[in-house]
Amino acid sequence: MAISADAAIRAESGAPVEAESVPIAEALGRVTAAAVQAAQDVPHFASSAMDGWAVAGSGPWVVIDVAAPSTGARGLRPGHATPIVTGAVIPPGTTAVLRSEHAVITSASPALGSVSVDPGSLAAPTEPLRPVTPCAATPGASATPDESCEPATARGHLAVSDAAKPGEPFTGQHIRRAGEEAAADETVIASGTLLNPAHIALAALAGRDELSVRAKPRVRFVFSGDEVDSVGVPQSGRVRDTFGPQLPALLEMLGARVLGQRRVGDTLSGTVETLAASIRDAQLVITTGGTGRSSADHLRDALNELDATVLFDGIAVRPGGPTLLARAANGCVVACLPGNPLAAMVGLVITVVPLVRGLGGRASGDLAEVTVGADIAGSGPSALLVPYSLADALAYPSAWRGSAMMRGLADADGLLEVPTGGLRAGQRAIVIGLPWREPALQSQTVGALVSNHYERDIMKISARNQLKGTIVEVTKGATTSHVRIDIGGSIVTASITNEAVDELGLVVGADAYAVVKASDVMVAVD
Ligand SMILES: Nc1nc2c(c(=O)[nH]1)N[C@H]1C(S)=C(S)[C@@H](COP(=O)(O)OP(=O)(O)OC[C@H]3O[C@@H](n4cnc5c(N)ncnc54)[C@H](O)[C@@H]3O)O[C@H]1N2
Ligand code: MOO
Repeated sequence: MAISADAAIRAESGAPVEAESVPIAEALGRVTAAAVQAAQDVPHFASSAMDGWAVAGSGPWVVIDVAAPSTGARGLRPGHATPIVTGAVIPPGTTAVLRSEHAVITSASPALGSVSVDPGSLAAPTEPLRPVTPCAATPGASATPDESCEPATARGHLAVSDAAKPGEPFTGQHIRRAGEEAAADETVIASGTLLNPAHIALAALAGRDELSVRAKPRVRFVFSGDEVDSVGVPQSGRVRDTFGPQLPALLEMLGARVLGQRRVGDTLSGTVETLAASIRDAQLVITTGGTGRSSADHLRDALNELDATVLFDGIAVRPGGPTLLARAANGCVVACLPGNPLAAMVGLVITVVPLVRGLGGRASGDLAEVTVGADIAGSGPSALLVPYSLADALAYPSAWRGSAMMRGLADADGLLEVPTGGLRAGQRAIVIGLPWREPALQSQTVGALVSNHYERDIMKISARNQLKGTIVEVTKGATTSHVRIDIGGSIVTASITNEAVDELGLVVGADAYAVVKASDVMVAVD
């Protein structure tokens, strides 16, 4: 019983998963064959999220050096603080981290220098530094800061500066808790995940060196045709091979492992022999040419001799109609593409691409809709799949759409489905994505986003080249406004967009900065 091409592709994609273990550095783009668990808590120790001070309880604090073994301190007691850097282990007893910008050292012993202190916290004390006076009593006897004397381990006094927000440092502030991202043995990457760079980083965070991934589908090629030349400029009657130089690389790009390619002349015995040798160790054999029924085409007879089961023989689409799918007796799938270059590529996009993606555990591909920019005639009993390009968000068919042509596909955004009745301009139509084509360009590039948004924010806070003044005139044009700013009696005029004027709320009388950006400054003399 005949089954649909879709059902056949789905069924053959569902072959049992073969898995292999690969180092994480080689796992990008692979699909996990098993869930990935954290080897231990992530993060596995509590650490500081800021450079500053680990503190216990509320301030002011006595600064001690928990890192120095001579102090005998194993951690912080209430009222103690110790310097800490981003990522360092939180000492026992710590209740919060006070970031260096929000701290001030109010007194210091000469030994404070042996403690690694952010110079920023010494820069703006609220009062002059007082020297620390060690107590004569047992070191560490006093748990709370004392106005008159300190434990011998004391290095100084620390307080919250005026820069801090009310309530700082609150309990747990700037502490990355152990296990806050994942507990030991928790699944962090699901089975069947297409691994992106962030997944690889996550696997490293989770303490993994190797990952179990789906084995790449093993693919071989059989290119047919007596008339095909591999190199050079062909004579009349001969053609230059368009498949050998790109199909293996394309299949690798799709996540397959290409075992090799063979060429075969137009004989039955040669076709049987070459196919038999190819299906032996491959999961998928892709053939080109010989799908016709002329005396030079031996594909069907060869498949028959090899006891292969034909799953579908032809698709009601042009070009690519003669595409055929079979399963050899050993389970190897044989995808037969027509010899015409564009026909083969269309057949590949609609059958081999979903098949290989399925075998590799990936989603089958992109189908979308576009609006057509021109009338397109249909053709007979088959739908057409035509290379198209987008212009002003409308799809236009390529002029080079003949079965043997490549110019259309080379620059195409995808394949446009033209139903048998054709399409009218303005109608919606289905399009198929090309596996080598990036998704259609967004209306604004990432670079433009950075320039429009983030760069302006940085300029707002930059102290350089900013001249403060008062707006004396705003003249709006069709698209651009002229904003005149009085800077100490001199007028500076800026041309900016009307949108920017509205967004910044620029009105006469308001304060504004003229931000000058110039790469060249010329010098002149009278
Ligand atoms: N009487 C009919 N003739 C044809 C029909 C039909 O229905 N009835 N279908 C046409 C369609 S549609 C296609 S597509 C082709 C399919 O042909 P084959 O798969 O048998 O391929 P070949 O005959 O071997 O070659 C066709 C064409 O492609 C050129 N070719 C082959 N290999 C390569 C290569 N590696 N690089 C570049 N070009 C290649 C070959 O020279 C031929 O020109 O049949 C139609 N005929
Ligand atoms: O597959 Mo054929 O044109 O339809 O070249």
